[in-house]
Amino acid sequence: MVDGAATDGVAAIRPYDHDGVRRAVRDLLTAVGDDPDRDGLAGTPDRVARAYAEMFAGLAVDPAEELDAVFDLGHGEMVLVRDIPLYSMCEHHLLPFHGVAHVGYIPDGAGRVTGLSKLARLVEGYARRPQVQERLTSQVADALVRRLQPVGAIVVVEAEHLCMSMRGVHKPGSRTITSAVRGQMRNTATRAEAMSLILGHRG
Ligand SMILES: Nc1nc2c(ncn2[C@@H]2O[C@H](COP(=O)(O)OP(=O)(O)OP(=O)(O)O)[C@@H](O)[C@H]2O)c(=O)[nH]1
Ligand SMILES: [Zn+2]
Repeated sequence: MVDGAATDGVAAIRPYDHDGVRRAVRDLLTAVGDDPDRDGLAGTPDRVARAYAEMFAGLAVDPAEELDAVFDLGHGEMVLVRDIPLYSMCEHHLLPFHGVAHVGYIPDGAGRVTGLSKLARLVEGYARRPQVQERLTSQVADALVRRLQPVGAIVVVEAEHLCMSMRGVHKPGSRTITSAVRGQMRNTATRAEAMSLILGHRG
């Protein structure tokens, strides 16, 4: 199977198991050498299980369904939402990566657009899974293409990976930038316009 089976639709292969996560966290605390029964850790397994339910909620949904809210505005020009805050979990270390996503598209010939908030919900849905940044970026772009059949789409993600900051290579502040560009957004002038909108606010 190709790496990243969680490409389309619902990615979970079984329902979220709160008790299973709780037990695993208790075992983890024991394995790292702490005492899961000491006062400070007594509620931790349950707390982490609740936190993970939220952080991995994107496994149980098809994020692309967010785009079903479509309006016939007859708007054939670029729509771009910039600086969508993003929190995800690197699937290699189960540590967060966080930053912003910029999502833009040029509607189809009929000018059908989706709700602006749905672009942010789309990012959130794919972010709430064990992820790598490249897959997250292309999943958002491909969902736009599948659901809206836009003339073009662009997704740019900028993120800091805590696995590169707090451990390992120890490079806090380094940011990884990934892009996925589809359809006519690949045209030099159109892509340049999108990038200037994305970068334009920076001094
Ligand atoms: N391409 C890509 N790599 C990632 C992402 N998140 C983490 N990584 C990288 O995944 C790699 C895993 O490398 P390994 O050598 O298997 O693991 P490691 O020994 O913990 O690597 P170091 O982080 O270099 O200490 C590291 O280079 C990480 O920087 C991501 O979203 N995309
Ligand atoms: Zn990592």
